[in-house]
Amino acid sequence: MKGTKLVEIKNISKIYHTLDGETRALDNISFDVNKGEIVTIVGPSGCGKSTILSIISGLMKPSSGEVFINGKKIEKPNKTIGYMFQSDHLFQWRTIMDNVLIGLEIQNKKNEENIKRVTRLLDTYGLEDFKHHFPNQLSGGMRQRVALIRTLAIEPELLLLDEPFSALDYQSRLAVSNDISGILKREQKTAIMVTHDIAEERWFKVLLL
Ligand SMILES: Nc1ncnc2c1ncn2[C@@H]1O[C@H](COP(=O)(O)OP(=O)(O)OP(=O)(O)O)[C@@H](O)[C@H]1O
Repeated sequence: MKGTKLVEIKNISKIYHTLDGETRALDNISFDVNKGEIVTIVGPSGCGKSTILSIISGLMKPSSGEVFINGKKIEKPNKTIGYMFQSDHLFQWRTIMDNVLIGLEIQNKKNEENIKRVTRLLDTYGLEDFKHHFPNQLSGGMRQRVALIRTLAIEPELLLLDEPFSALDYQSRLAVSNDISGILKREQKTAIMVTHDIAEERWFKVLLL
């Protein structure tokens, strides 16, 4: 339900220790994300955007602070979180349909009902004629849409998007960012997206690090 808190980021700090010394990547960051909200984290290169996503996803531990999703503390990767990266990471030897089904296959949930749901997503978002094509037969923007549908296929409660448009040229980036925000809103998904491109920010609530 909209207005209900889904994610709570509480006083997160992260210090990386290397042979050259230490880097304070995040310093006491706190924010909440409500269900159905799409939040963008905007900031220059090196300000800690990827670090905060890795911590929210449970892939990395913070030096201090806590992340809660639905009131539950996140300490390791979790099936309720879907991750979409800069590059689409589609498997070139699998068709579009087989690519979007991969998460369900891994989770042993490739059943008739889920296949129907994924087919509906492909049909609704302009990929109905491309289900049996291979990724290299699609444009960069279409491939990003496929990558998003593959992430949605596992029905995550929260989507984390790490600069999902950065591999695209400027024109496609505007079109695809419009596209993706439309899909997320229509499917009533909650998402946190990081970007260094201020142009993408017009679609989302912005949080500057
Ligand atoms: N594994 C690591 N070991 C040491 N320092 C790191 C490590 N990962 C990131 N850092 C440092 O932490 C800071 C934040 O990095 P991070 O990748 O989170 O930033 P970012 O905002 O995502 O950058 P970009 O937009 O360039 O991807 C940077 O100064 C970076 O050099």
